[in-house]
Amino acid sequence: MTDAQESTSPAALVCEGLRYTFGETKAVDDLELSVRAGEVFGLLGPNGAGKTTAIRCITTLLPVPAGMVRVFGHDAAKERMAVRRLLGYVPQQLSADAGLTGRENVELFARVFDVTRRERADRVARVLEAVDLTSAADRLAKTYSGGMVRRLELAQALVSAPRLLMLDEPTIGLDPIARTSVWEHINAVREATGMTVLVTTHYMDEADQYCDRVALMHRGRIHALGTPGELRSELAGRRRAEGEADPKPTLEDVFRDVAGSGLDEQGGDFRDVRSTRRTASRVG
Ligand SMILES: Nc1ncnc2c1ncn2[C@@H]1O[C@H](COP(=O)(O)OP(=O)(O)OP(=O)(O)O)[C@@H](O)[C@H]1O
Repeated sequence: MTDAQESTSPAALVCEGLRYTFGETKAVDDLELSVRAGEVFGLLGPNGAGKTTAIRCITTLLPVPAGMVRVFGHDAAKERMAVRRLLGYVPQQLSADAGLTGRENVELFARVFDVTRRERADRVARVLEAVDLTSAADRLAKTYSGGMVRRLELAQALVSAPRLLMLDEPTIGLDPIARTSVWEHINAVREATGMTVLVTTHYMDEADQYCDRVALMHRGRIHALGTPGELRSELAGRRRAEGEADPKPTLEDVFRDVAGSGLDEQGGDFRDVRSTRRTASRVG
């Protein structure tokens, strides 16, 4: 995308001063975020950073009590249906029904999202193909591996042809091969459709490899934002200025640097991934 196009096309998502509290807990605290149309944007942070709460406000599942959220120019507080029509959402919780086949699961989403009867079978077949589930489409979802379930959930979210796809920890609990496969499918669909992707993850290595830009979130706020390369170079520059000979910081080092000791106090760590949330076991 050229600079001129970027300045004229509306942002896919803008959050200004977004706040959400649960009692005394400021889950989202003055969140400022702008996601460009067509990019893969990573919202990164440890457990409890506020990522899921922010996503729920953006998807209109939670209200926007303070601040503003716009999706392709539509206000999430005032134009909820318009925003929902633009979004695909894969939540952390299981969204596939174990007792239905892959195809039936995707058909269900197609009906919920008003894909016309005439278009439905074709659209369902195309998204199943896009996530490589054609040959398994008529098997019950409870026979799928964890990676296949995640790809099925991706197909469910894609069947309404969203312009903004929101993925809440799409690869949590998957083995490295399944994680790579999920990302390859996300990228292939993104390239084919030009859709925007907002993804949350604890996995810094994935964010570094697959996201165009990332925001590092901690305690409800964004602490750093940029391309993974920019964020790493900026920290390397500072470490060099402090006398380190050949600093090669990772994205996780960047996060530790911006979040400071608060990360350990909170008990959150990027490696502290809850293995109990294994996708495969959620289906059985
Ligand atoms: N339904 C709820 N009731 C009370 N507090 C909540 C609720 N949901 C989230 N919180 C609190 O809000 C804060 C942000 O939680 P949130 O789930 O948004 O973080 P997260 O970054 O998505 O974490 P994770 O990576 O663990 O999913 C946390 O302190 C959490 O305990």
